[in-house]
Amino acid sequence: ACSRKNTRKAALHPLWQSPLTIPGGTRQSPINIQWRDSVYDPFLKPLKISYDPTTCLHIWNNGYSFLVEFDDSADRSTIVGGPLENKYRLKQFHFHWGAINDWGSEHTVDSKFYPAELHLVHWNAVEYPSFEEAVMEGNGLAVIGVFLKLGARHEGLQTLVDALPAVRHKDTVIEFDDFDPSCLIPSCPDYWTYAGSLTTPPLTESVTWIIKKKPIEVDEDQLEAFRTLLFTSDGEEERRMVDNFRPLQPLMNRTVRSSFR
Ligand SMILES: NS(=O)(=O)c1c(F)c(F)c(-n2cc(CC3CCCCC3)nn2)c(F)c1F
Ligand SMILES: [Zn+2]
Repeated sequence: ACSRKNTRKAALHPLWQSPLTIPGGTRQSPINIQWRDSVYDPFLKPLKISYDPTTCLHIWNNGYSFLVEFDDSADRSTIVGGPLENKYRLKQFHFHWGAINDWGSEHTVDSKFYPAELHLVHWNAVEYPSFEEAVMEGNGLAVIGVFLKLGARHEGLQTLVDALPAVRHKDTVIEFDDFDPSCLIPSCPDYWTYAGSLTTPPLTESVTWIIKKKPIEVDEDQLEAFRTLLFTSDGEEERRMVDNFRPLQPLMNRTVRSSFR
């Protein structure tokens, strides 16, 4: 066997032009969730989700994904319970998806990719004064992950899809109001939870992940609509916004807990 020098260098990911691995990272995301290795925790509470649709502000293309941002100046759209010790405020939600339906999600279940994944990002406003500070703390963020699978058209998602042509280019934004993102969360209460990180820069290890076991169904046209977005600004050579998911990260010394048997 050839003896290759151990030239471990942080690979640069084309999407982020920053180190793909965090030096000394012990709780990076995303991960593969091996269903049979997850541990049922009877002390996990049901997750309580209370969103106020009037806190919805705008949709913008930030060059990584499209984000729907919320007014987080008060406890109006919050989650509490589940694995969380505090109440967390909704800041934004966004998606990750692939160029084709065979991949696109960030997390996998038993090494299976879904065509897309929704992330609802919340921050611990009980213990920290702002989102930016919470991003730097071990218990600062809570992200609900929901898998998208190919199936029936999702009426709630369609209002979002109809707005996408207006944010086709990076750094475009449109007003978007009266949207309740709980319509994108499956009613089945089952979830996995583990300690992880942001999957985009600054990749800080500040996220309590809550991954719903049940996916939502969306149809082909809705997934194709995501793929019409661009990473690039108006006037630049067009690059389609696809495959905006981070590679799987090592589980290291972590256990994934399940809220269900
Ligand atoms: N995939 S993920 O892990 O759910 C995920 C997240 F959890 C995030 F918080 C962000 N995030 C990044 C910033 C910039 C801030 C700019 C100021 C300093 C803090 C970061 N805003 N939100 C994000 F982009 C993302 F993809
Ligand atoms: Zn995300």
